[in-house]
Amino acid sequence: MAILQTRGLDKWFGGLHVTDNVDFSMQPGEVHCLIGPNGAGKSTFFRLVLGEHLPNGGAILYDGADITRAKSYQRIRRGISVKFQVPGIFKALKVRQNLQIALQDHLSGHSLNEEIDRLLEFLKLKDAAGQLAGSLSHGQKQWLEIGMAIALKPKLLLLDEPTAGMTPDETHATGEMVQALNADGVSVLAVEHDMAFVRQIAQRVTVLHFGRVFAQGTIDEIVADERVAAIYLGETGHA
Ligand SMILES: Nc1ncnc2c1ncn2[C@@H]1O[C@H](COP(=O)(O)OP(=O)(O)OP(=O)(O)O)[C@@H](O)[C@H]1O
Repeated sequence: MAILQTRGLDKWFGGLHVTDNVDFSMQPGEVHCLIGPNGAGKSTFFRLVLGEHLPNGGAILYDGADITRAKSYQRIRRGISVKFQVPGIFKALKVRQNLQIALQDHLSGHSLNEEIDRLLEFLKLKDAAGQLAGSLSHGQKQWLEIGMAIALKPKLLLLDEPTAGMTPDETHATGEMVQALNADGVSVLAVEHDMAFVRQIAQRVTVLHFGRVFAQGTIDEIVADERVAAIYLGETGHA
């Protein structure tokens, strides 16, 4: 059974068909990347999965349940988590306190501190634990945000351009984090432009173009597809 599936998903903004009859499927334990030129409808697809937009037609199935009309908080409760591009961390609080906030409804005392330590180590933020989150580098802020998103141990983690603005080293380290999460059983769906990163993490890739599924396959199949290369022609900084 798919961890996430959409059937004939449709979304219109006025006269614009932004999600056009999208059939999408990913298996549990899969890392799947969503790519496509600017305006292809990637963010909208994410927001439909999260329940921030409601579709005009079609269905969204998550882990065997129809969540097409479920509220966002219900989806989160079922194990979907997201890291958006703009970090939603508490800048005026210390790194450790940020993680504490993400965890404290579920853990307390010794186990809370132990889990914070484990996450700090995982996120390469151990030495920055006492720093204000606002003083972290861009890459570190993204990692802290990933920490907030994985604190509640999601089954499906959505990442919106997780490496945007990162150095190559930070990007690679982020890829290793995604691989480690995946080895722990987390399914990951990432919108990403950096093809080296896609190659590092993705088992399967879906290309969106004008709101439609344009191609699907392994990264090697996608890179070898001349039709995919053609839709990126004229764009800079992509693919
Ligand atoms: N809330 C909205 N109202 C109206 N139009 C929207 C809305 N959100 C997105 N759009 C339009 O829908 C189309 C798809 O946008 P979307 O942000 O999903 O694309 P994207 O593939 O994520 O692009 P990018 O790579 O630039 O982030 C664009 O033409 C965009 O202008």
